Amino acid sequence: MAPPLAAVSSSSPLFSPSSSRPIRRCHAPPPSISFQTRGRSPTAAAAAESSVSTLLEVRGLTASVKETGQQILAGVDLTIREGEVRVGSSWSRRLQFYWRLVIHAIMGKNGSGKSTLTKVLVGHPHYEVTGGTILFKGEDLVDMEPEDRSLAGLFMSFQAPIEIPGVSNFDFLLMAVNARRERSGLPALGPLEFYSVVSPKVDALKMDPKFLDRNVNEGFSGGERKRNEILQLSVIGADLALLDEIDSGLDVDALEDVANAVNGLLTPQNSVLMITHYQRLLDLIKPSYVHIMENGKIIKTGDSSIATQINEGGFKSIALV
Ligand SMILES: Nc1ncnc2c1ncn2[C@@H]1O[C@H](COP(=O)(O)OP(=O)(O)OP(=O)(O)O)[C@@H](O)[C@H]1O
Repeated sequence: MAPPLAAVSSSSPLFSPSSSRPIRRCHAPPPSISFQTRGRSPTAAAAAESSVSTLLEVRGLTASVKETGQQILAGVDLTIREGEVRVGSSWSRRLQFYWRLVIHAIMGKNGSGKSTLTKVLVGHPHYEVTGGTILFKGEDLVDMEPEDRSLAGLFMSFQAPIEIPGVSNFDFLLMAVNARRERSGLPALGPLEFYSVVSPKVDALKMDPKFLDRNVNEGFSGGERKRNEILQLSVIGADLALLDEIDSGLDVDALEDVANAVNGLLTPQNSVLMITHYQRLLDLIKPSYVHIMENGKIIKTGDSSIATQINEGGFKSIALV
């Protein structure tokens, strides 16, 4: 069986699930970005900032429904970078580098193309890319198989997670983790070893461990499915997680548990793109950028104040339900 649309990140989570966003914390620079603080001017620091890797670069993306040829995406442009370096100075006037974790949100009215965009990014077979480019960590995604996109570090949580009869959650997660380890040249984890990995994640999401023995999503309630999606993300990891309406079907407590888990997974090297209609999720997972989608295009990008304007009815053309 192909691994799920997810992949293990090489970087381990730096934050506890209880951390809040947005956040400016001082981190050691990741190994991919090396620069010295001593004797460097803010200009040099700015140059270092520009070397921060781009995770996803989408340019002029058009896509249609394969079966009918109906165009859904009409020229999407979107850039998602890793955590951004910010420079400040301490009381001792030493330069300090801060990492701002980066979270993107897409909002827009029903049918504007938000879910289709995420499905096209992970290579859903119902859609055909008819133009434009998608680069993920510099690699062209368009001709890549869905499982290779997953192994490259892309994860998608579905709006309506599917059941996999006959496959237990535990086996599914173990298989996905080992697929990634194999790709990285690491030995496969055995069930006992893996249990010690998965168990704290189940606890953090306040899930009953019995869910590990149940078949993937079979008989799960809507909210349990959503929690299970985030369990997959937290066990398998991702460089970029695409979260499609993870808030739908969740009660207030579940939403908080899920948001804490997502916040706890963020590092300076990864990012989240979440689709939502609701302010309550944005209050818990605070986006650095909000993109407004309309008629298959991103028509506006700004900070989280855009979301507030939408929710207060500031954008007449966006009619959120
Ligand atoms: N496989 C498909 N076959 C036919 N039409 C499709 C298909 N996939 C998407 N569409 C249409 O494309 C448009 C965009 O759908 P999409 O699910 O991306 O919207 P959305 O912005 O995520 O909406 P919502 O907020 O309601 O979830 C809709 O009109 C939808 O009916």
